[in-house]
Order: sequence, then structure tokens, then C-alpha cells
Amino acid sequence: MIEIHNLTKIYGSFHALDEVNIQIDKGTVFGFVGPNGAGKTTTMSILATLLLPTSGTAKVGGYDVVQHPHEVRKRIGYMPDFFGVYDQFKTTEYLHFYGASYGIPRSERNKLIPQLLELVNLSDKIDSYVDSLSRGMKQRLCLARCLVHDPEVLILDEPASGLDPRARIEMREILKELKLMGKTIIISSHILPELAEMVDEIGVIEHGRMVAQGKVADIQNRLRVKRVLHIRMLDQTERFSTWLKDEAYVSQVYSDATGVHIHFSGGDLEQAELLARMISAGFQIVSFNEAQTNLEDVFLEITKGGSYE
Ligand SMILES: Nc1ncnc2c1ncn2[C@@H]1O[C@H](COP(=O)(O)OP(=O)(O)OP(=O)(O)O)[C@@H](O)[C@H]1O
Repeated sequence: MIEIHNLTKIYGSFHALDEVNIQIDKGTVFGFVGPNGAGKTTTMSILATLLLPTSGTAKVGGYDVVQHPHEVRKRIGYMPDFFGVYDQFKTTEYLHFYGASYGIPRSERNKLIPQLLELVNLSDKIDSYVDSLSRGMKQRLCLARCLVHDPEVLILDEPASGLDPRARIEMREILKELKLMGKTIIISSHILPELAEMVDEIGVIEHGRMVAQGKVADIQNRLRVKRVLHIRMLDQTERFSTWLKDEAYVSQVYSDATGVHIHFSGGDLEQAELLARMISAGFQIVSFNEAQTNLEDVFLEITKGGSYE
């Protein structure tokens, strides 16, 4: 659904994007992450047909953003990182304005707008002025605006920025619903844990170059981000900790009231073998879990300076 090939954007002599390649299949939620100034907004603005690339191509639904911008615009909903809302409008007037600019007839808009407001949890604000909405509500209204023409693809640049934790959760729930509706979504954020639950794939960009891309679990495996295993057993903790220290792939062992935690650099097979050895060594294992490595760890691992390969 989204194909970006060798996309480059140069300002003067500065490469804001340097041969970026991204492929996103239909129905995928793609988390686009990277530090400030990495090139996320530049990429998204080109996809949204608002900025011309210096070289390379970007296509949405098979349409090139430079050659067929109108076809692309029909298929995308774009939420920029800084957006203007018209404060003197009521929420419904605001959505009517955008609906009308997409050529949606009034009778259809009359049905559509209450549905959109419901989707973004603003049904009770149907008669409110945009001015009176909180930041989180304005952000959700902006999301509703992106959906008026029922686009297949959503390009969301930091949709949760500046929101308090509750508003972030609300935004996340709405995005989950959009995913269930089959939308293809590209969403950027610096705050990775908030994406963790809903993205299928991530792409990490740094200094205008993609440094990692793929399914979160695959990237974790390729990076060999250390797993943290949590083991609980009947007694024997001290003998167990000593035994563990001689095991391959185990780099740190520490225990607390909940059990023993180890840092483990092996893969699935080595992990299964470790468990088998523990049991044959006579340890009475009650539970053996892998703590989830979150996206934050992956991001730090990748962007700490060329460790990815
Ligand atoms: N019009 C411009 N002229 C010159 N440089 C620019 C221009 N627009 C963006 N840049 C530079 O291009 C780089 C990429 O910017 P971009 O906004 O895409 O980053 P970003 O990843 O979205 O960062 P942030 O998370 O801070 O929004 C930055 O170094 C920025 O300063």
C-alpha cells in the first residue's frame, strides 16, 4: 500500500532523507520512530503530497505522489504534527467544512459526522465550539477530520504528542479501532511504549537513513536484544543462582522476593534447552517467563550508534 524507494530530500547540502526505502502492506500499522530531526516529518510530508522529494519515489496504493497527487490525496488521511483547528467553529461545522471540501454531499455528511464523532469519543461535544475543547479532544477531532473521506491510508505524525497519559490511552484505543477497520496506518512517535501494543512493524530512522525495519520481534532477535528471564522455583534460590552463573548465554543473575532474574543472550532454542537442563538438575521450577522487551529498549539499542547489522 505504501512503497518508498530511495527517497532523498536535500536542503542545500543537507540530506534530510538519504535513500530511504520503506514498504508497508495493506492493513499494517507501521510505527515510524527516530530521534528529533531524523526525517520522520519530511517522509510523511512527501507521502502526503505536501513536499517534493529531491529524488527517489513514493507511492500510495500504486500512485506516485509526484505524478498523481490527486489520486494519492483521495486515499490518505494526514494528521500533521502541528495542526490548526478553527476555534470559532463548532465541532460539527468543522467536520462539515472538511467533508464539503472533499465533495461529500450535505445529506451524507449529516449521517457521517455523528458517526465520526462517536468513533473519536466526542459525541457529547457535538454542539461545542472547537475553542472549548481540551488538547486531547482537539487532537481527536483532527483525527476525525482525517477520516471524513474514508481513506484507506492514515499518515499520523505524532498523534499523541503533548497528551496526558489518559488522553494517550484514549488515542491508542481509537487507533486500535481504525486498525480493526483495516486501515493501513503509518504513525510516528518518539514515545515508543505507547506504540508497542498496536504496531505490527517498526521502521527506525536516524539522520535521514533507515537503520532498522521489520516486525518488532524480528528486529529484537536480529539485534539480539538481551532477554530478561524471570524464574520462580520452590526454595533452592542460592544454589540455583550459583548453578546459573556457569550457564552459557547467561550474563547477569539477580534475585528478589519474586524469584530469579537473568539476562539471557541466546535464542528460543537455547532458552528451551536451559529450561530442560534446570529441570534435569533437579530444580523445581514453578514458572519460567520471558519479560517483554519493549520498543524503548529496541530503539535505544539501535540508535546508540551503529550497533545494528
Ligand atoms: N525547510 C527546511 N530547510 C532546511 N532544513 C530542514 C527543513 N525542513 C526540515 N529540515 C531539516 O531536516 C531534518 C529532518 O526534519 P524532520 O522534521 O523530518 O525530522 P523529524 O524526524 O520529524 O523530527 P521531530 O521528531 O523533531 O519532528 C531536520 O534536521 C530539519 O532541521
